[in-house]
Order: sequence, then structure tokens, then C-alpha cells
Amino acid sequence: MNTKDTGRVIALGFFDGVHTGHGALLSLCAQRAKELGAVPSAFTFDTHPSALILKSPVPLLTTPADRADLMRRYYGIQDVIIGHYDERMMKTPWQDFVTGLLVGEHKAVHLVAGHDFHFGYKGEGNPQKLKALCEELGIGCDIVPKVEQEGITVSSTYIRTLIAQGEMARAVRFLGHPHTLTDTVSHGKKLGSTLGFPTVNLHFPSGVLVPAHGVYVTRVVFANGESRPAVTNVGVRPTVDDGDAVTVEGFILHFDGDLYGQTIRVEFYDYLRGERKFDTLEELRAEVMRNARQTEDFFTA
Ligand SMILES: Cc1cc2nc3c(=O)[nH]c(=O)nc-3n(C[C@H](O)[C@H](O)[C@H](O)COP(=O)(O)O)c2cc1C
Ligand SMILES: Nc1ncnc2c1ncn2[C@@H]1O[C@H](COP(=O)(O)OP(=O)(O)O)[C@@H](O)[C@H]1O
Repeated sequence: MNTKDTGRVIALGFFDGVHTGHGALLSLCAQRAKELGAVPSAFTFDTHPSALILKSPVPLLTTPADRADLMRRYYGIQDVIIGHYDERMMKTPWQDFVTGLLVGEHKAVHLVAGHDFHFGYKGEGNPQKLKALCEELGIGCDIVPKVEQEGITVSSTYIRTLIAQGEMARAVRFLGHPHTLTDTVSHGKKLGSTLGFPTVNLHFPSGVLVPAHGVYVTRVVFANGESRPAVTNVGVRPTVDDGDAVTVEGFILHFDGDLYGQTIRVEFYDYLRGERKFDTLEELRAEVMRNARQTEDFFTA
């Protein structure tokens, strides 16, 4: 993308989940970019800073690729810069982050940050200091107030708790869009087809939060943009497996075709039930068919 002449408006944050709070920043970023004839952009990191600073990785709602894709699709952010978070980045003073990286390297003409945005070495940068520095540099800066919904401050931390507890519909409201996992379809045990419900097998990459084990109303979106309702199990499949490997398996409704090796997006909308150990495969099959009807109803209601 040629940003040499136009420059970028850059929204700053980690943006895990790309929730409605992030949305306030990203919408304003897109608006300012339009006014200035600049490229709407966002800056995120490949690794969550807390993974390095606290040495305890936070399980994330999104991979960097899903974050970038959500920002593009829902908020028109054309350019997502995924910075590498390492020791060097951690030790970068906040002024250098702004002057050297954002303005120098990425041609920022305007910055947008949240009310509690702390950044740079030891988190010494904050919204007030950012605003003052931008004035000095002669570039624009917006600080966006916090977003509340249903009396709660929207945050990635809160949404992670919801998803870990199976409160998917509530999480979706706070996200402002379905919870998302993009992955390549892999081979399973080939039981699904014989049981009458073939499934696409996916995985949560390491470092990504696994939702509460159970069955979910989902939609599968194919690479060509077409989509179908699907009923998806997340868990260890106690009926057919005795290991503890977590799988994500979707039975796509009204679909027949080979998807192995394809990259698909699974969108999670609602939680139907917990994962169970069935006495017979026939009981499992009957329950999956009931869940398929519930999924159908969800999208036709
Ligand atoms: C909607 C849905 C619900 C499921 N629920 C359960 C469950 O409650 N307990 C369980 O052990 N397995 C459950 N499964 C997993 C099935 O056991 C698994 O999909 C089937 O054995 C096919 O496995 P395969 O893809 O490796 O061939 C579910 C699968 C789907 C698609
Ligand atoms: N309706 C469908 N839902 C999911 N996968 C389907 C569907 N129809 C065909 N498939 C294909 O069948 C494969 C799954 O068959 P299955 O017997 O469950 O094997 P596996 O154990 O590899 O999941 C999928 O990867 C996909 O290519």
C-alpha cells in the first residue's frame, strides 16, 4: 500500500477480540482517516505484552490474523500492523515508540488511543503524555473514553471469562460480532460420516482461549465467502476418546463436500449444552441431530 503521500491514522492497542470498546477507537480511526485522506490503520502485537512482562501468558480471544481480519471486516481498517513484541520492544521508551516507530516508520499523521492506554518501557506512556507529544509533533490525537454496556465496562478480560464459562451469547453482545476461530480443516477418526454427521475438525492454537467444553450454535464461513449454519462441539469427546486432547468439530448443515486442507472460519453464536459421555453412539447421534435442529431454529427464528 502506498502511504508515502497520504500517511496513516493509527489506532493503538492490543485489540484482543476486537470488542465494542475497541470498536469505538476503530470507528473513530476510520472516520479520521476519511477526513484526512489517510489510510485507516491499527497497531497490534504478535504476542501479548503480559506474556513477556508477567511470564504468565493470558489465553487470548484471537490470533493476530483473526484480530486483523475482524478489524478489516467490521471497521474498515485497511492496514493492520502486527509488531513483534520482544525484549527490545519492551524496553522501548514510549516517546521512541511514537516518534520512531509510529510517526517515523509507519507515517502516522494522527493517532487514536483509549482512555487507559499505557505503553512503552515500564508503561510510562499514557494518554495525557501522548496527547502532549502529538501536539509537539504537529499530528492529531484522539483519546476515546471507556465504553460501557449493560452497566459493565467492556473489556477483553471480561469477555474471556464469559467464553470460558460458556456464556457465549453474552460474549457475542460485548464483542459486537460472533466469537471467531479461523483454522485449516484436519483429518479426524472418520467416525462422523458413518454416524450420519460428518464433521470438520479444527484446533485452537496454543495461547488461544478454549471456550467451555460443550456444543455451540455456529456458522462456518468458507474461503469464497459463502457460509452455512453448523453445530459445533468443543471438548475431549468422552464417548469416543479417553485422552484429553481438545478438538473443535463442526457438523455443517445442508452441506456435502470435501473440506480437508481448506481454511475456514467458525463463528460462535450461542451455547446449547455441556459435553457428555453417552452410553451408545446411537444416543450421541440422536442428540447431535436434536442440536442440529436447534441450530437451524436459531438462524431461522
Ligand atoms: C454437535 C456435536 C455434538 C457432540 N457432542 C458430543 C458429546 O456430548 N460427547 C462426546 O463424547 N462427543 C460429542 N461429539 C463428538 C463426536 O463424538 C464426534 O464428532 C464423532 O465421534 C466423530 O468423530 P470424528 O470426526 O473424529 O470422526 C459431538 C460432535 C458434534 C458435531
Ligand atoms: N456437512 C458436513 N459437515 C462437515 N464436514 C463435512 C460435511 N460434508 C462433508 N464433509 C467432509 O467430511 C469430512 C468429515 O468426515 P468425518 O467422517 O467426520 O471425518 P473426520 O474424522 O476426518 O472429521 C470433513 O472434513 C469434510 O471434508
